[in-house]
Amino acid sequence: MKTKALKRRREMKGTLARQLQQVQLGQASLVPFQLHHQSSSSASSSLSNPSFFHNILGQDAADVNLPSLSGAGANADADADDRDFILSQDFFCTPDYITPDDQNVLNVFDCNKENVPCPMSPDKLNTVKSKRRRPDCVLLNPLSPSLSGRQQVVELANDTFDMETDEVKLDKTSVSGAKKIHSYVSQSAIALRCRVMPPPCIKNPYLMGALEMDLDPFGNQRSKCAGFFPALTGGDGLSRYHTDFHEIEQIGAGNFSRVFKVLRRIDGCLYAVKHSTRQLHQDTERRKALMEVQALAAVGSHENIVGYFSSWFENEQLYIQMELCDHSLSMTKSSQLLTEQEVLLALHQVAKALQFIHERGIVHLDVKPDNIYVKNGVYKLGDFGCATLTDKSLPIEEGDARYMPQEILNEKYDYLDKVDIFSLGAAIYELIRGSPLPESRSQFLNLKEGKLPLLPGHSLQFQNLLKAMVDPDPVRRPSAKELVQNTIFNKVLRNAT
Ligand SMILES: Nc1ncnc2c1ncn2[C@@H]1O[C@H](COP(=O)(O)OP(=O)(O)OP(=O)(O)O)[C@@H](O)[C@H]1O
Ligand SMILES: [Mg+2]
Repeated sequence: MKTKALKRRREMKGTLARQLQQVQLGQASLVPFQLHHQSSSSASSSLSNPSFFHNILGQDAADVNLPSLSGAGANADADADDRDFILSQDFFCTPDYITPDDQNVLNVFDCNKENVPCPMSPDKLNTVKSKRRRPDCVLLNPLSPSLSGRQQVVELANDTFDMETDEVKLDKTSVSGAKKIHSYVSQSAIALRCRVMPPPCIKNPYLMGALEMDLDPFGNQRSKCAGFFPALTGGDGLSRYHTDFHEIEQIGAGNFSRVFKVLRRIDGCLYAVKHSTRQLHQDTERRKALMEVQALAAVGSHENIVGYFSSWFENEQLYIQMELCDHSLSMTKSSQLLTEQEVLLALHQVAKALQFIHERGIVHLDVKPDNIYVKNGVYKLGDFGCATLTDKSLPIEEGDARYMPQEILNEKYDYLDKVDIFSLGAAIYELIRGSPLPESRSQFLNLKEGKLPLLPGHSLQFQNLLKAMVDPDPVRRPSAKELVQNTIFNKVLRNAT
């Protein structure tokens, strides 16, 4: 009798361990359902007992981060099913986001399909779909430097996972009170998300003095569910943006996007989050928008390039979480004139950023003061929305025409890296003048022809360098590497150290 019980206990322990392993590998949380399916009274009573996992695993619940159930003990019978489900989600910490973290290998378009309402089917009313990543159509990052030769978007077809077969059928009783399920993000999952509180909004104590604002650490929990924003998400009510971030203020706006200063709840650090203003309904629009994050991710980390953290689709808008900078150079333009030394520092640092990306076969194609940010006196190149590959294997869409050389406007794409040099020259010329580039057509054309009016009070060496950068012949323009090595920066670099 004793041996039998021991054997049974070992079997259950083994089963659970396997199930735990599966779930941790990213599969759906089946544990409570499957356990529940063992309709024996012993199983269900075990489930309502907090020591069940403890016993079966033969280790302390705390060791595996089991959430405490002590508070739930009082009405254990009443909501045992519900709580068991929540237990599994809490336990495995599986946030019900629409977009997973690994942006490089997962097809974000298909992930978005999880938002698509499910056709109603009478025999599915009592089912809960387990959410799994759908690795059909894996999109390789075409801008990744690790891809050699002609870069291509490779789509790996096709379905190794079938959402339909992923269903876990539940007894009617186990979903008592549950509403009809209309989407892949089940109602119970939303309810669950509401119960699993977002992390508090706290200051990061390791960032001394970095965050001056006053925060009410639990302010966002008053709503009981900071991530539940039906009006904002328009779909299932799950907002990764609002769950993970506390929006502080808008800090910028471009032609297609708005940028916000945000506090990430979990780490208490400030970031910039940029999101498209329009909903991207078409697959082609989304692919195009994705180029920006793919470029940022492929470029990697560099002191003079705005840091990239993560990105996701939400409500058919692309969100990009970036390093927060103080401001862009366009904002300082009207307020204060930059000195030649400051402009040279900016030129040197952006040239270093360009050297870095050009060496990786990537070109920016939208270098201008608006897209050069400053953080603690360090200049950083941002807005990779037009970035493409030097080898012309990706679509080419140039940025702001005012900063573009004539050859790209004539669709000559042989020296794309030199387009960035021209744009940087034009941007620096604008900064040193302290006023926007000439709007009139003749002056506009003068710049494209490399004719720069004299800049009184500035060194000849500096003016010659600018002239070379905006040379109408791309071959005669210096490369980013040559720029970086120019002796003109010696003095400014000495002063900087
Ligand atoms: N990481 C950041 N930190 C601080 N400010 C930022 C950041 N990213 C963007 N901004 C601000 O937001 C503005 C718009 O951002 P961005 O240029 O990326 O948007 P866009 O829609 O691509 O613009 P564009 O009109 O150039 O196409 C920037 O000019 C800058 O002022
Ligand atoms: Mg921009």
